[in-house]
Amino acid sequence: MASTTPLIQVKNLQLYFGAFHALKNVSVDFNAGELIGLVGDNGAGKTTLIRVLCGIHKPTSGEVWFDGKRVEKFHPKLAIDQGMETIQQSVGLCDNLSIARNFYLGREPVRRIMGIPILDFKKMRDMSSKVIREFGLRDNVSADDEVERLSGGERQSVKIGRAVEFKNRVVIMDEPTNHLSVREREHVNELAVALKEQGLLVIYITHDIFQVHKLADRIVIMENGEKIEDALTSAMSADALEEIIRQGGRKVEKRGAV
Ligand SMILES: Nc1ncnc2c1ncn2[C@@H]1O[C@H](COP(=O)(O)OP(=O)(O)OP(=O)(O)O)[C@@H](O)[C@H]1O
Repeated sequence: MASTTPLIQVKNLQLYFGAFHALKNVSVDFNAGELIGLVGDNGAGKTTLIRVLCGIHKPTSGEVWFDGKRVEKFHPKLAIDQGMETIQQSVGLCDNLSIARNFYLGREPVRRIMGIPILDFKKMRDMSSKVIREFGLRDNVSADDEVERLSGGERQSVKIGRAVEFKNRVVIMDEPTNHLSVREREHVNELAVALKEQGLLVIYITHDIFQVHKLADRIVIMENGEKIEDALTSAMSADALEEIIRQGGRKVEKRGAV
């Protein structure tokens, strides 16, 4: 169930890349415990909006509020510290490191022997073994295996498990099921729903309006740098939403509940 104060509030966001107007007065609320489908055609501005939230781009004007506080500085490290994790198909894991090392990438636990700090491999292995089982990795995969040998769906599971274990509050899934088999896609989508049920905000970027309509509580459509629709999935069919994207926000008559 979504809480009343939005976890993230975006207010009148404008972003220019030089003379190019990439985000045009975008305002949108994102609530904890909600799964939001962020959709729109190629170049609509979805990734740019997310990059502002992740501290990669500083907006030209407008405001972002996180958990009731205005974000003053845009920096990826600050966004990560606030509990923001981005899950993309192709990035986020180092192929030549073990699952355990990937799990703790940048947050490696340290223990001291005679005052000398050393990486706590046992802790990394034990914790990541537990999590990868919970997140459905095959029994013959061990936390010591290199990520290279994992399937696309298993890689996504490691990233999602990491987000949960480190108590992330926001998980941004950017085309998380691209190139996955039907089964793996279902598994990743089930995990996305499980994350929102645990109270996380899940922002799910995709081109597959029909897939995300089944999962999401709300769909936000972007077009040419603008937000052109923000609708509860219970209030609008996937067909109607697809029509809005097809027509680029021009008035669509074919609305209605699913
Ligand atoms: N760093 C940048 N410099 C200049 N233009 C950029 C930059 N990043 C994005 N753009 C432009 O901003 C527009 C929006 O791009 P964005 O990546 O946000 O679209 P998108 O909705 O995520 O598209 P896709 O679904 O294809 O990934 C595009 O026209 C893109 O070329």
